[in-house]
Amino acid sequence: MASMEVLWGDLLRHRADFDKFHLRSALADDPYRFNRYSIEMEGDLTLDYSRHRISDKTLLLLESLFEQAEVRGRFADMCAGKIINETEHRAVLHTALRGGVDEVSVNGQNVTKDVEEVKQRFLAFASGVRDGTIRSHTDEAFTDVVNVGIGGSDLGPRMVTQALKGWTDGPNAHFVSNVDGAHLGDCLENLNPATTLFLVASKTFTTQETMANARAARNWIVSTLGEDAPGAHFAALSTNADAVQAFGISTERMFEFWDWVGGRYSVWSAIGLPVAIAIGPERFEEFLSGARAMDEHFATAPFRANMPMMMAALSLWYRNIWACGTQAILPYDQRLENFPAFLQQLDMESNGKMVRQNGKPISRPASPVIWGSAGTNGQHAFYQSLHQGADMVPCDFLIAAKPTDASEDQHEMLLANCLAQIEALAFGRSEENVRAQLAAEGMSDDKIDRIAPHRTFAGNRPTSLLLYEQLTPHMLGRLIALYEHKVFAQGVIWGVNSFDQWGVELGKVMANRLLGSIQSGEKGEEDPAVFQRLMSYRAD
Ligand SMILES: O=P(O)(O)OC[C@H]1O[C@](O)(CO)[C@@H](O)[C@@H]1O
Repeated sequence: MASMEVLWGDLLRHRADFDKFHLRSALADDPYRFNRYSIEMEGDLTLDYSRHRISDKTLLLLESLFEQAEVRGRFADMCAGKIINETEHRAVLHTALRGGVDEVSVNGQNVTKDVEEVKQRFLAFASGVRDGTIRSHTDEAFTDVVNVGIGGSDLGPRMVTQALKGWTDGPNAHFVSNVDGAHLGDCLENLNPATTLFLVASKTFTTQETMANARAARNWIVSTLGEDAPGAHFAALSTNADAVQAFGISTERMFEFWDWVGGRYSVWSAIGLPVAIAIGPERFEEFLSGARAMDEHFATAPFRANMPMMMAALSLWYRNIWACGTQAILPYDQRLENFPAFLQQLDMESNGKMVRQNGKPISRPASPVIWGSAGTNGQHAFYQSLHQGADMVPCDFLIAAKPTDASEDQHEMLLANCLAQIEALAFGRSEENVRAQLAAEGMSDDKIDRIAPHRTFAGNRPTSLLLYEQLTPHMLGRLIALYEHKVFAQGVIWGVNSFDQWGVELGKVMANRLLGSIQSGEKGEEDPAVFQRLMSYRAD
């Protein structure tokens, strides 16, 4: 088989085959394009990738790339607990958290058994909070649960809790992440300390933002309910038992996870406790089972029927062959409004790297910038640029056929807008068509000459559509795991370690040094020139 570099060369040359390609004719000329370029899973989830600048040859070349990089074998290594996170010398086993897998051990630790034990503990805790048997210091049922965490200890549970609002019947869930004290302050403004439970979520239990917010939350409880109260009002989700105890949370109130769970892959672990409290243990199990179904699909489906592989392949095609620097995530679902932010961390913290696992530079750029927002809001903000801007931005549209509990007629409008956008992006509007319409409206030739270029849409802009029946816990589990595996497959092709994040360390170290300077008011040698100006503003 051809080497990776030869395949990349073939793909680059193949791009010239699209010099005269337009999605308008590709879709119009081939009534079977949707059938050929779509994948269905479990009868209720479809990936429609017919609106892409691709042909069968593109897919053949991309498939060879996946085979050459041994994506499937690397995934098997990951699921078997091999040390694939080499820079941190760790296994990567978020797949084991979904349950239903063969026994896995890491360094003599029976992972499957430990996962099940902790899950039973945190689900029992979730039930107790929900049914009021776990009570506050004042012997009341909890009405509000505040998750204090950041990054993976916030984005996942926050996004999932909001996405599954239609399935929520527990206490109110709140999420505080920012070290800006306004975040916690605004959250606590309308809460009653006597009925508020805090979950301090931090893999390391040393993260500056989380620990500052956790201390402030404890002070709030102590100042209103007394020194003895925090024990009943706090629980911890962490890998660091010593730090949890030092903070004053007992081990019975600590739900552990392990170093082989990356922060951005941790919503399936005890980090999912706020989700389990919101939707209940049974639905949480359905959420896990969705992810497990996607794991099996990724491991077994052939390339052309494999959703994560196809999404990864398309993303590589645009990033590396068409030099698209960004990709947009556009869920037509208000409750998925935090999905783009969640995927930003998943993709950019995993693959936003320029060095391969072996320490050598990557020969082509890896993770694009991931961005987006919920439709239809985005239509009235940045879609102008998606349609007529200079840059081509491949987009993922997501939509449910049936709403969870929104009104049916408004959901029909949502569906119509979503389908209209993918059609408009693909087809565009030719100058000829614009001129004909303006002439029919009675516009003078002079004016048509001036106006027509502005009203012409080039089209030929690529989109994927993820169409699903309804956003159930099982469906959301599948969607998240779909993107996890997409990111994994891309990381394998680029040869990066998708599971470390050294790039965030330097800023943390510098912030700690600067905190000392800001507190003392004395500029250190390495502090920025603007420091004195900052201090003068603070003095006024
Ligand atoms: O859960 P922790 O240890 O508080 O870390 C929070 C986040 O910080 C990071 O390490 C990056 O700053 C993320 O990877 C992680 O999800």
